[in-house]
Amino acid sequence: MSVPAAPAHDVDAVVLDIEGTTSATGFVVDVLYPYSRARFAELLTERAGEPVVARAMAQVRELTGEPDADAARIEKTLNAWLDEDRKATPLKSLQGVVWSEGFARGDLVSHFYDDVVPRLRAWHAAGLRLYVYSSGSVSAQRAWFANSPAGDLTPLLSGLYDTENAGPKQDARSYRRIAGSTGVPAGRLLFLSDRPGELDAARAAGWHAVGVRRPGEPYFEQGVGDHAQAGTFDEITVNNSRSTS
Ligand SMILES: CSCCC(=O)C(=O)COP(=O)(O)O
Ligand SMILES: [Mg+2]
Repeated sequence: MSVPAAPAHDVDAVVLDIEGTTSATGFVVDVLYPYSRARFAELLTERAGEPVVARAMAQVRELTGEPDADAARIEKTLNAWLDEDRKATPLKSLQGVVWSEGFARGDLVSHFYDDVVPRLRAWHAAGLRLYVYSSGSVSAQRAWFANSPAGDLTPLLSGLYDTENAGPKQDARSYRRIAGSTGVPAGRLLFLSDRPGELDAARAAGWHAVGVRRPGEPYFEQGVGDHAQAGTFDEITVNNSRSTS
């Protein structure tokens, strides 16, 4: 299917997906996933009393319909979800605990495609607000942006959204919730993502949407349906006619 090139977008804010959009899925799957897999057993046994861990364990039991699942059973479920890259909220919450500690310890440094950081800085300097909306938990997102090879990028960000505070990424209601939370009208928000289902949901909520198609990413061959598309952030033209900066 032929898809249109990305037109110029007159918006107040850009909302970023991470995996497949700002950053390589291969890095997440090859570096971050093994890091969390190796630490789940200890987290679920030694720290089950911590509120975030207890809540995630309860969510796993509910999602699987296994009210009596013990730590070993929950670990098995988490690892199966990892194998299929399932974006389950409790998996993402627990990964957020493990990864944010790994970043703080210096074990991990995040990954961004070369075009991303210069473009984020340029958009921010031009008066655009930048937000993240990822399946990765808010604490994982914060650690990801704080520990980039280019240094701490969190000062560029105005807010972080995940499936816990906004809802599922393929549901238009989540995008309406984010618009309400940011105070930016839907028609002044641009969402960048690699997944057509997410772009569909953003568009259904009245947002601008551009599919980011990077060679080697899982959705590269499938494409982004009839959405405008870009191979890098340099191909995305954003201007903010309302900016005073
Ligand atoms: C720092 S978040 C790590 C990536 C991750 O776990 C994830 O699920 C990202 O999914 P996305 O919605 O950004 O495609
Ligand atoms: Mg993605």
